[in-house]
Amino acid sequence: MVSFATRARRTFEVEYGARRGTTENAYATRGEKDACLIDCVDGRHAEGYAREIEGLGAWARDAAYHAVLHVSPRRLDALAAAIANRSEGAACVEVLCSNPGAQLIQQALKPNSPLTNEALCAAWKGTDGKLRARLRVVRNGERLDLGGRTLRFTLAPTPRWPDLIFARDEKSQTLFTSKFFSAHVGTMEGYGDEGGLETFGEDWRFYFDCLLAPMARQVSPLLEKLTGVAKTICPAHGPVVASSVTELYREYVEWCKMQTSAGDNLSVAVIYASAYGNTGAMAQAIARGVAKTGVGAEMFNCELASPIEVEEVLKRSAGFALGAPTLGGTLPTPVQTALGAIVKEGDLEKPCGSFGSFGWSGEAVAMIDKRLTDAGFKSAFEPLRCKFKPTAETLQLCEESGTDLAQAVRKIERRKQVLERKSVGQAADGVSDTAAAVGRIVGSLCAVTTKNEDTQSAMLASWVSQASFNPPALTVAVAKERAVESFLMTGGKFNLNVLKSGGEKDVMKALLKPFAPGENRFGALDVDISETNGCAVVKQALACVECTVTKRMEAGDHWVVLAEVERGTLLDAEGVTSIHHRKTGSSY
Ligand SMILES: Cc1cc2nc3c(=O)[nH]c(=O)nc-3n(C[C@H](O)[C@H](O)[C@H](O)COP(=O)(O)O)c2cc1C
Repeated sequence: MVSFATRARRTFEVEYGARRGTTENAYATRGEKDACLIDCVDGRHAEGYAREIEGLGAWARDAAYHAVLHVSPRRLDALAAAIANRSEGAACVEVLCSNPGAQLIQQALKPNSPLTNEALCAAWKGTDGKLRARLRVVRNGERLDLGGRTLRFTLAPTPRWPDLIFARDEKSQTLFTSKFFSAHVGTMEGYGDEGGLETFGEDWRFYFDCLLAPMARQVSPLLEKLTGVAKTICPAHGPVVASSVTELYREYVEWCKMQTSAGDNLSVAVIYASAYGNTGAMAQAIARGVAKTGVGAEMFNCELASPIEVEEVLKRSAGFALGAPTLGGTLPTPVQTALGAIVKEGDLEKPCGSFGSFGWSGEAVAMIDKRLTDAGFKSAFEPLRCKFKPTAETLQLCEESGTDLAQAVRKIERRKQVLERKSVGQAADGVSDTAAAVGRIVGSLCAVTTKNEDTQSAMLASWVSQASFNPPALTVAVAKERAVESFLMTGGKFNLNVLKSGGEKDVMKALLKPFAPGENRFGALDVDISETNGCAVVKQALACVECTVTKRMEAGDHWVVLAEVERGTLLDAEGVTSIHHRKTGSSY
C-alpha cells in the first residue's frame, strides 16, 4: 500500500468540513505471473507516488496493469508519473478503467482540449514515439488473472462518480472500494482502523453523509454487490478497514436505509451538470444542507440521465435545486432539457433554487432563475453564483441554502397535514401528556458561538448540561438542520455564553431573527472575539465557557455534542442564570 497523509484541509469541498486532513491511498498486488497497481493518488503527490512504487521493487514499477478505480482530472498527474517512471524496456502498461473513466483519459490525451494533461500526453508516448501505456475498458464482472491471484471488477456508477469500479482480490478476500468506505482523516498512526467504529465512526459517517447519502438510492444496490466475505476493505481515503469490516458494512446499509426512507416521505432533488466539478461541489453542499434536516436529498447529474429519468426524479421530489456552469454564454443542453421538463411538469407548489459556477460572464444561473420565476416557481434561496472553484464560504452558503430549501418543503408539508387533520375533525395542535411532561425539563439559556475557517456562527441553546467534573465537560443538543451543526464536529471550538436572567431579551431577539444564508449572525449584538479560540464572546452574558468538542452522539433529530471545557470567564458575578421554561417538550 502507498499512502500520503495530509493533516491540513487543502480543499474546501463539504466532505473536508471535519478538518481532520485526509490520506490518499493506492495499492499494489501481484500474482505469480503479473502485477497490478490499484487506484491512484492526487496529482499533488505525483513524484512521491512514483518514488513509493519504485521502492516496492521492479515488479511494481513495471507492473503489467494499472487499475484506476476512479479517474479524476486531479489524479492524472500521478498516473502520468507512474507511467513515466517505468523502466526503458518495460512492456506497455494496460490502464484499466470503466468506460466513462476511459473517456476522461482520452480527453486528457487529446491535444488542445480543455482537459488536456501535458504530463500524461508526454508519459503515454515515450520520446521514441512508442506507446508506453494503453487503455483497457473493463466490463462488469470481468476477471484479471495475475497467476494464482485473480482480480474481479464490478462497475459501480453513481451520479457523482459515474466511472467508479470496485475490485476484489479473491485470494486474499480484499475489496478495493475507492470512494466507498472512505473517510477524510489523516491523523491515524499507521494505515489500519485500530479502534474501529469507536475511533473512526464519526469520520466514516461524515464522509457518507456528505457524499453518499444524497445518492443513497444508487448506493444501496451497489452495496448488495459487495456482500460476501471480505477480510479487508481498501478505500481511496482514510484507514484500511480490517477490524470493523462487518460493522462498517452494516452501518452503511443502515445509513442508506435511513436516507432512502427519509426520501420516501419527503425529498428534494438537486439536479445539475458540471464539466469540471465546480457546480458539482456546490450541488454536493446543497444536498448536504438538505439531508441534514432529515429530508431526503437526491443528487441527480442530468448529463448522465434521460429526460424520462429527470421527469421521474421530479415527480418523487417535493422541491428541487437546478445548477449549471456557464459554457459559451449559455446553459449546457442537458440542463436546458431538465428545465424544459420542470416547467412542463409545472408543479408550482414545489420550492426551488438555482446555482452554478462560471468564469467571466456567468449567464447560466440568471437564465435558470428567470425561466423558473417566469413560469411561476418560488425560490427558497437567492440564486447562488460562484466564480470558478467554490471557497469555504461559498460552500457554507450552499449548505445553508440547501437547509432553507428543505425547511420550505417541510413547511408546505406541515401546512398540508394541518389541513388534512382539520378536514377529518382532529385538533390541529393538541399538547399530549408526554409532551407536557417532557416540557417541564428546564435548561440554562445560552448563546453558542462558534467559528469555522473565517466564518462565525451562533445559535440560541437551552438543551445544555454539565456532564463531568474532571475534566470539566458539558453537552449541548444541536438540531441536525441547524447551520452551526457542521461547525461542531469533533475537535471544533465553541463558546457557551450563559445568559443573565432579565438580560436575555436582546440576545434572543438577535439570535432568533431569521437570517439569510451567509448573513452576519450577531446582528446588533455586542461581541468580542476570544483571543484563545477565535469564537465570539457575548458581552451581555453572565459567563463565557470556552469548549472543544470531544464526541458526538446521534439522538433522533439532534446531535448531542460532548465538549471539554478549556477555560471559563465570569463576566457578571452578581447576575442569575436565565432559565428556559416551556409548556411542551415537542418544541423549544
Ligand atoms: C469551453 C468553455 C466555455 C466557457 N464559457 C464560459 C462563458 O461563456 N462564460 C463564463 O462565465 N464562463 C465560461 N466558462 C468557464 C466555466 O463556466 C467555469 O470554468 C466553471 O467553473 C465551470 O463549472 P463546472 O466545473 O461546474 O463545469 C467556460 C469554460 C469552458 C471550458
